Formats: sequence, C-alpha cells, structure tokens
Amino acid sequence: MGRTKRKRCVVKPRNFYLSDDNEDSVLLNTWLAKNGLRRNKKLALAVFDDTGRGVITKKKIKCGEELITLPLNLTINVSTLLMDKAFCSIFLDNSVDCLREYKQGVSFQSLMSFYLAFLRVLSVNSKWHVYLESLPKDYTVPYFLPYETQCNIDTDILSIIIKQKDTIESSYKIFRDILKTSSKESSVHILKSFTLPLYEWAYFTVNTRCVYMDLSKVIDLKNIENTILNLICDNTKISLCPYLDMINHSPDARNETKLLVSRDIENLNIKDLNEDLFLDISFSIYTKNNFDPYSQVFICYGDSHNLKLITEYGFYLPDNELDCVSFNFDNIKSYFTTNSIKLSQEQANFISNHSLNKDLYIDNKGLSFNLYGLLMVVKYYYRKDMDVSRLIYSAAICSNDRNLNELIMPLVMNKLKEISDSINILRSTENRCVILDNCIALMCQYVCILEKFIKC
Ligand SMILES: C[S@@+](CC[C@H](N)C(=O)[O-])C[C@H]1O[C@@H](n2cnc3c(N)ncnc32)[C@H](O)[C@@H]1O
Repeated sequence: MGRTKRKRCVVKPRNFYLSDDNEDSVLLNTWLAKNGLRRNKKLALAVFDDTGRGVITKKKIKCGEELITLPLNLTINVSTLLMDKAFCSIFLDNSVDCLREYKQGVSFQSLMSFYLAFLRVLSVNSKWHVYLESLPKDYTVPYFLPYETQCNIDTDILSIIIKQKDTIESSYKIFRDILKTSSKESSVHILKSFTLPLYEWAYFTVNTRCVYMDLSKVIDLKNIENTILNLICDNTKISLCPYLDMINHSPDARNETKLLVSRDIENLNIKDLNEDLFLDISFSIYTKNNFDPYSQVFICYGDSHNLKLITEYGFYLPDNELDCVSFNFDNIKSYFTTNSIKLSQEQANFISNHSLNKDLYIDNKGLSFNLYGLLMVVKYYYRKDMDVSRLIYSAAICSNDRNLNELIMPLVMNKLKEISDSINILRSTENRCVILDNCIALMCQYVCILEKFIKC
C-alpha cells in the first residue's frame, strides 16, 4: 500500500463470542421473558476469553441506564422459601419439633442452599427448572481442590476452606436429619437424592451468585413464629436474580439496585404472602458506568481482595491493590518468645484494649496500622521519651520506621520462604487446573508484597 492519508483500519481480534443463539440461552431468555424480566435491549449473553460467560452490550450504554428489572417473584428470596408449602412442610410436618430443636442452627445461606438442592431434586417439576439448568455445573473455588493439594496452599486460603467445610458439613447433617424425621412421604425421595456433592454445588451457587436484597420494609420479618425462619441465625438479605447473576465483576464498576413497590405494600405478615402480591414489586439494577458497544458489562460485587475472590467466587484479578499478607497474632507472639522478646502483662493489656492483635498484615504500602501499632508497643512501650498511645494515634504516624521493620524482618523472611517453597511444590503438581493456578497466582502476589517490604 502506498503512502496515503487514509487511516488503516485496525481490526481488534474479538475476545468473545455471542451465545444468545445457543439452545440453553434461547430457553433461558424465553423463560425469563415469559416471567416478566425487563432487560436493556442492548444486552446479550456472551462467552469471553478471560472471564468466561458474561453479559455484553451491543450498543453504547450510558451512566444511569437501567440494565435489568425483575419482578420479585422471578427472584429466589426469603419469601420464595416461605411461600413454598412443600418445602416448608419438610420442617413443619416432622416427628421432631424442628423449629425448636434446630432453632438458629443454620445460616440463611445454608437454608437457601438446601432450597436449591430441593428444587434440583424436583427437576422439571419445579418452576425454576430452566433457571437451574442455566447455572454452572461446577465451581472453581479451592474448596474443591484435592486434599493432597490443599496441604500445600497458603494458610489463609486453607483456613477459609476449613471454615467452609465446617459450615457445609454441619448444615448438611442438620438438613439430612430433618429429612429423615420428616413425616412427608416425598421426603424419602429427597433424602435419597440429597447428596453432599449436590449440597456443595447448591452452597457455592448461592455463594457466587446471590445479590444483596433487603425486603424488611415489605415483609414483616420480625414476626417469624411457627415459620422456618426460626432455623436461621442471621439475616435474610440475599437473593438469587436470574440474568442479573450472569454479569461478571469488575472492581471499577459502579452500580445501584432499587426495590420498586408500585402499590401500597408494607410490612406484610408472613402468613399473608402470596405470589400475586409480588407482581407489584420489582428489583432493578442501574449502572453508573459507560460501556462501549461490544464491550463486556460489569458490576462490582464489593471491594474485594483476591483471597476473597478466589475462595468465595473462584477467580483471580491481577494487580489487585487490596491484596495483603496477613500475620496471626499468636504466631507473632511465639516468634517474639523464641527471640527472647517478652511482653509484660501491661503491654498485653494495651494490645488487647486497642485491638492491636487483629488486622495484622503487610500490603504494598507496608505494615498495616495495627501491625505498626503492635510493634510500637513491643519496641517503645517503656521508653520514657515516648508516649506510645499518642504516637500510634497521632497524625504523625510513620509506618516506615526501620527499627520496627527490622523487629519483624526474620518473621517476614520466614513467611516468604514458606510461601515460595509451597509455590514450587504446587507448580510441580501433575494435575494443574484453574483453581490451583489461581491459588498459585495469589501466592506469587504475596511473594511480591513481602519482597517489596524486605527491600524497602
Ligand atoms: C454472578 S456469576 C457471573 C456469571 C458467571 N460468569 C456465569 O457464567 O454464570 C459470578 C461468577 O462469575 C465468574 N466471574 C465473575 N467476575 C469475573 C471476573 N472478573 N473474572 C473471572 N471470572 C469472573 C466467577 O466464576 C464468579 O463466581
């Protein structure tokens, strides 16, 4: 081509393919339209190289535009469970007084997960069948890593897995026990199909896809006598929203949700709930971003470091400024003991009274406020020329005190070595998978943070 003023057309390779025409999407979209979903016409489902399935816009979207509106009865929320007589009767028609025996015994997330598992067993006989079929079949959270691999992953990741296992296994046992004593004939069939893998799938479906929805103004959730809400120990402010839950996360996205009540519905008694009422209530999400044509539409799931994104959602974001390496107070204490640094009772009291035994970490900016404060107490508490409590809370706080950094350096170097050694072992693991790669990526991020701290 000769020299010409014509601009060369640079064709960017597409990093996605549209999936609205595939059979599953057609089924889902038809079902959603029939059930009253209103979505911005520019949106379509797509599969992206980097984030997997998500939502794309075919035309420019401007800040303030509505993305999706769902009538309340197209979402799975607390009222869905309460209105499902067959589900509630598992607990209420039971030889055991479940509401008392298991009072506040499970979280609402666990109850929702049991409900999803229950719906899954109903299969085509459930109103939600098409939606359930559109959900991922498995999840990429470290919970599902084989035991041998878990042994070598970072302790912070591991302790979250242990907590998840504990919650899942204890609530699974409760629901199985309830099914066993249920007087309903259909519970026998549900019990047979209610396996741990099914419950784990349901648990992580809820974990990765629920959005915050507060229905406390619409429904009276305080008067819960004789309802299954006696079983829960927390609040009910989560909900599954079809299609909205196809939107992936970006930390730069900003959005807002609104509950729109079109007639006088307020503080409904649980026993008066019915599906028709909810035709007059809808849940909308608006974006506060601009999106170019044929770009992915994102929402923000909340400010999250990679430890949370990996363990709760199953993905990793590079260059996440929120990442940090945490240090356990007991480990710091035993490190001091082995290095003959003894804390007096007075120092110990000061530390616990000022909560300097929590939130101890190093991030890209250096020591966390509390770790800095803790080290100040250890190093300067008895110095006559220093007022530690004033120093900690004064504006002149300087987290780059070399003396303080030195105090903790061997512990940091030890942690760096531990993580680096584990990375080497994990890298040589035969069965590499996305989950393991995410864990390794996070551990490498930890190495970078600690190396930066050591060099400073
Ligand atoms: C609410 S769903 C979003 C839709 C989901 N991608 C799907 O196929 O159904 C949340 C899940 O999407 C994936 N995800 C969300 N944001 C992501 C991102 N920025 N990068 C990679 N995966 C992401 C994760 O698997 C997460 O658990």
